[in-house]
Amino acid sequence: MFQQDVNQANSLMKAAIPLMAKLDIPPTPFNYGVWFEYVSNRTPKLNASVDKALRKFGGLPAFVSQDIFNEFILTEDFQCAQSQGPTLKKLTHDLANETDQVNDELKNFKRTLSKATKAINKANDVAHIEKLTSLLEQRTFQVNQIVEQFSETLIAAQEEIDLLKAELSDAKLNTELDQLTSLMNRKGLERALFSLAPYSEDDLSLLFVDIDNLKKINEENSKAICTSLIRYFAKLLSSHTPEGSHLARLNGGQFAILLSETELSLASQFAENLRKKVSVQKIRNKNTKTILDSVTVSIGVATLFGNESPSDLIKRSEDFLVHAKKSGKNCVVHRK
Ligand SMILES: Nc1nc2c(ncn2[C@@H]2O[C@H](COP(=O)(O)OP(=O)(O)OP(=O)(O)O)[C@@H](O)[C@H]2O)c(=O)[nH]1
Repeated sequence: MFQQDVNQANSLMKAAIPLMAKLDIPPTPFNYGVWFEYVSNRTPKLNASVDKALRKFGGLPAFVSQDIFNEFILTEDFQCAQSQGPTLKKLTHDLANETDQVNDELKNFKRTLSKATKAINKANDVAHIEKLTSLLEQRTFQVNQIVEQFSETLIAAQEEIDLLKAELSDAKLNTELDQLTSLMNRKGLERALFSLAPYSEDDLSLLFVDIDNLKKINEENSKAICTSLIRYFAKLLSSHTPEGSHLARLNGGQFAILLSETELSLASQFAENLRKKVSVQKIRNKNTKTILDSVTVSIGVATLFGNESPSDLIKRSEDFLVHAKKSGKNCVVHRK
């Protein structure tokens, strides 16, 4: 019965996880609960509430998820416990029961051991002692089997959890990759930025790097050449980006570099060096064997200061890039 519930729960979880990854739902306990229930389709009102939230917010904000969890799952779970529904709460409950049974067995065994010790002390013939020893052996064997069985259950559950975690992480990774360059995309960059921001001490810098005049390059060469150029830039920037930093392609010819432990002056210097290196590159059109007219980049640089939010940092870097474009391109801007 228990194993059957585990299997049903696992298949629901396997349906819920890719959906959560696709909709970019954070893997919080409330969200797991809500999406687990959602894919089971057994609580239409919950599904209607989730669909409504998705339409309204374009996602499932934490406070909505918690409300839905409280409203539908806690009560629903109680009903399910009465009937047939396999829910996570029930699984935890079953696992807890099995733990209690094992504990009871161990307590009984302890009592048996202490009784046997007393009996052995009082026993005055070998046959009696032999009988007690044989009984003890049998009990030890039984308890050993129970413990082994329980530990197998735990190992199986752990393996399944590891598998689900790996699936979730793969699914997340795929939604955070840029298909053209295999760099991170904007979502991946934001995740890195949001995870590093709390630890920064005015030394987390963000560069927005944009290839200049890509439209013209597209028009003067083939689209394929322009796409190759974007890929080439991904490699060029990768080779110049320090280890431990994050590089993403945001769209078209626009990239972002997130440098940790890099203060504004250092980040600006890095950006200026990068700009110079790009401007002296001789990039050849593979088809015509001609050198492309000077390919340059404009860069906006900003460093996370004080309590500034990651979103504000992105906005400042973007603004500085716009400023760099307006200032004639092929330059670095880190203040207005
Ligand atoms: N070939 C190709 N072109 C792309 C790709 N992504 C975006 N583009 C094109 O790149 C051009 C980007 O133009 P913009 O960013 O608007 O402007 P720009 O010409 O680069 O000018 P500035 O950014 O002001 O220097 C557009 O013509 C897009 O169609 C791609 O993957 N491949």
